[in-house]
Amino acid sequence: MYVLVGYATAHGSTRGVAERLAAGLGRAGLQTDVRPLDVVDDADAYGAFVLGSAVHNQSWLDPAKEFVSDNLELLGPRPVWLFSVGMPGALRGPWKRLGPMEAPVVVRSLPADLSYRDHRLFSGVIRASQLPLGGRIRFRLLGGRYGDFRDWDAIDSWAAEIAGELLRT
Ligand SMILES: Cc1cc2nc3c(=O)[nH]c(=O)nc-3n(C[C@H](O)[C@H](O)[C@H](O)COP(=O)(O)O)c2cc1C
Repeated sequence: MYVLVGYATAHGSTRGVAERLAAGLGRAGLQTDVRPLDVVDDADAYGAFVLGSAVHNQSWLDPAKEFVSDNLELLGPRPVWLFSVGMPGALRGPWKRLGPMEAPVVVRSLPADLSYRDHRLFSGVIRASQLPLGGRIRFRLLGGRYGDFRDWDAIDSWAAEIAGELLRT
């Protein structure tokens, strides 16, 4: 079965997460393609989907939202996993607990009738140069730190879970 690991990124860190997930699925014996979602026009070729996006303003980027909306019918009967790449790992102190609260908010920005097996919110990379001035001020007020917060162990173990489910079916 071919698995599409599809992503939307603004600054590249989500592509890194997608490539790592695909590598994990590949190690388990699955065939994968890693592709940006705005170039996928042959979704029918895939038997399973791991779809993700960078999070901006608590929502997926447009190319990822459009892919899901345009392919809802096709995705329906096929196994789908969702991942979001945001900045929960960048928060500190009392703001840290806001991180996990974001995951359900992000999913609510997707079509309500999208069925999926699991959704994970991973931490990505956050740099001052990526944020407008207002965003940098808000980020500092939330006790944010800049850096690369990708948790490769968590990403690898989720890939192994997905592979386990797909290989059982
Ligand atoms: C304009 C902007 C808005 C963002 N808004 C959010 C947000 O609402 N929630 C969040 O968790 N992360 C937010 N982030 C952080 C990004 O999701 C994070 O840096 C992620 O790693 C970006 O992925 P990318 O490198 O693939 O673009 C924002 C980043 C930018 C640049």
